Parts: sequence; C-alpha cells; structure tokens
Amino acid sequence: MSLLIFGSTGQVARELRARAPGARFLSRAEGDLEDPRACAAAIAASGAEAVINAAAYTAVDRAEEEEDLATTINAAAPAAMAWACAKKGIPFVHLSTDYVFDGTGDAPRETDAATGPLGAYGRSKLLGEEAVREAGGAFVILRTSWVFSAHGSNFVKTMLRLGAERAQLKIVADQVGGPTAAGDIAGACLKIATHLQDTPEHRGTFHFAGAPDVSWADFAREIFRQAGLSTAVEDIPSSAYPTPAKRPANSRLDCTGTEVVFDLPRPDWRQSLARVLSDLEAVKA
Ligand SMILES: NC(=O)C1=CN([C@@H]2O[C@H](COP(=O)(O)OP(=O)(O)OC[C@H]3O[C@@H](n4cnc5c(N)ncnc54)[C@H](OP(=O)(O)O)[C@@H]3O)[C@@H](O)[C@H]2O)C=CC1
Ligand SMILES: Cc1cn([C@H]2C[C@H](O)[C@@H](COP(=O)(O)OP(=O)(O)O[C@H]3O[C@@H](C)C(=O)[C@@H](O)[C@H]3O)O2)c(=O)[nH]c1=O
Ligand SMILES: [Mg+2]
Repeated sequence: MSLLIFGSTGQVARELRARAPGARFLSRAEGDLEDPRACAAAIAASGAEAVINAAAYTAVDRAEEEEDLATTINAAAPAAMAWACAKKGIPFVHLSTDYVFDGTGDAPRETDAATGPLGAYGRSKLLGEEAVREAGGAFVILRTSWVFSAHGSNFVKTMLRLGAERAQLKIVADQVGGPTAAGDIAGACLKIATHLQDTPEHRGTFHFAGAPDVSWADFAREIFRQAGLSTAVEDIPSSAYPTPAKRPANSRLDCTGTEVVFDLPRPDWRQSLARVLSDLEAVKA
C-alpha cells in the first residue's frame, strides 16, 4: 500500500517511520498544516492509496493564547485532507483526543458520547473531528490519550527529568485516563488504513487507549518504579496544580469498538513503557 503521512518528527510520526519505512512522510516544510489548501493539493498530486494525519498542534496550555492557529492546524487542515481523500476514494486515518470530552463522571466514554471540551486545544480537535466526518469517505477518527514515547515531549520524559533532580514530586491524582504508547498508536493506524482499503464501510469514530486506566500520579509511580528511581509521588488535587487550560478529570475511553472491528485490543501501557525506557537507555548508552 502506498501511504502518505502528514508529520515526520512528532511522537506518532516517528513510530510510523519505524514501522512503515516505505511510506512518504511530509515534514512541516513539505506539508504545512497552516496551509490547508496545500495539504489537499499534496494529496491530490500524490499516488497515495491511503493517508494518515500524524501532525497536530498539541501544546495544550499555549493553545489558550493561540486558538486561531490551533484551529487552522487541528481543524481546517484535517478538513482539507479529508475532502481530498474522499475525492480520491482513499482511506484517511486521523487522530483525536480524550480532551474533546468534559471529563465528568467516572464511566468510560463511548465513541458517540456527548463532547464538551474544556479548553482551546480540545475545541480545535473537536472541530477537526466534525469536519472530517462531514467530508465523508473512508475515514477513521481514532481518539487516543496520554501519548508517550522515547521521542518528543511527553509526561514520561518530563517525569524522568524531574525525578532525576528531585526526591519528591506532587502529581495530580484526580485525573484518570489511559496512557498510550506512540508505537502502539502507529501500529493501530497502519492496521486501520489497510483494513479500510478492503472495508470502507467500517468508517467512523473509534477509541484506542492503553490499559489499565490510572491517575497521572499512579502513572508517575510506575514510571519511577520501572526506571529504578526512588522519587516519591505525593497525590494532589488538580486545584493544587493550576494550569492555563483545564484538563478533564475523567479521560477513560471505552475502546470496545476498536477491538471488535479492527482486532485492536487495548495495549497494556506498562509493557509499552518498559520498551520506551529501554529505548531511552539505548540512546544514553
Ligand atoms: N500527545 C498526546 O498526548 C496526545 C496526542 N493526541 C493526538 O495524536 C496525534 C499525534 O500527536 P503526537 O505525535 O503526540 O504529536 P507531537 O506533538 O509529538 O507532534 C506533532 C507533530 O505535528 C507537527 N506539526 C505541528 N504543526 C504543524 C504544521 N503547521 N504543519 C505541519 N506539521 C506540524 C509537528 O512538527 P514539528 O516537529 O515541525 O513541530 C510534529 O511533527 C495528534 O493528532 C494529537 O492531537 C491525542 C491524544 C494525546
Ligand atoms: C509536570 C507535572 C505535571 N502534573 C500534571 C499536569 C497535568 O494534569 C498532568 C499531565 O501533564 P502534561 O502537561 O503532560 O499533560 P497534557 O499536555 O495536558 O497531556 C495531554 O496532551 C494532549 C496533547 C492530549 O491530547 C491529552 O491526551 C494529554 O496527553 O500532570 C503534575 O501534577 N505535576 C507535575 O509536576
Ligand atoms: Mg503536553
């Protein structure tokens, strides 16, 4: 399958590069999401048989100050990509986030549950979802959460950095979700793109997150345990860790449909974390 992928340096894009070396990856210079028409033109001019969008504006707090830019990148560009794919009749796999939800309650969110983003990043991603659905075609919107990998910026790398400097860290314990390795997401995107070629009627919105669900504080504890760091984690409420953008308290995603339709069960993030930590060790060595 000839694949065109937007993004080349992000967490998921890098893992796609490792798993689909024959695909064409568009860096920011070759496919700038600030220019949605250029993204559509790149697809139209390509011989691609499927497109994956692994690029996005992901700075949750900064988005509060740059909502227009976030909306161009996270909504207008994916909209243009989705229309271009629908016109060509090829699958389009797009990633979205738990932050489209308001985080109330403690039940896992089903894919058709009401959305209600708490901040600009979530709003921009929700607008992207709506536009991709409107374009029709063989699209999958794959919502994931709490992405980590050996590359880029993520909670695991932040904890390793802070944990090496500090004996104790205060981490929010009232936000719960599924940490998800970028490598597992990349594998899922490739499987879904292939599946959609044969079965375009399986289009729609799906959830894919690592299991089990945990709080950020418990995620941090497992990071320190596996990394052999003695850093102590103190549970704190979100109110004790003020941020420009509010985060959802309940980020649990019901991933049943993804397992049934695509044979993609929730990966155990603790096993994926072990792989990421050994990748980081290998880089250091
Ligand atoms: N990170 C997370 O925790 C989560 C992410 N997601 C979603 O998963 C997807 C992948 O996220 P992730 O891999 O973590 O993202 P990263 O933040 O690691 O990478 C984002 C990528 O997007 C690229 N990008 C940003 N702006 C533009 C632009 N204007 N034109 C072209 N490329 C651009 C960046 O390029 P450059 O290096 O040049 O800046 C980078 O390659 C996104 O859709 C995100 O919303 C969902 C849930 C959680
Ligand atoms: C560094 C630090 C963070 N925290 C909290 C803040 C926050 O609630 C939580 C995670 O912090 P982060 O900044 O890594 O989280 P954040 O950037 O909001 O992560 C989100 O990114 C976007 C792109 C998504 O789509 C989401 O799924 C999610 O992964 O940890 C502490 O409580 N103590 C600390 O020392
Ligand atoms: Mg972040």
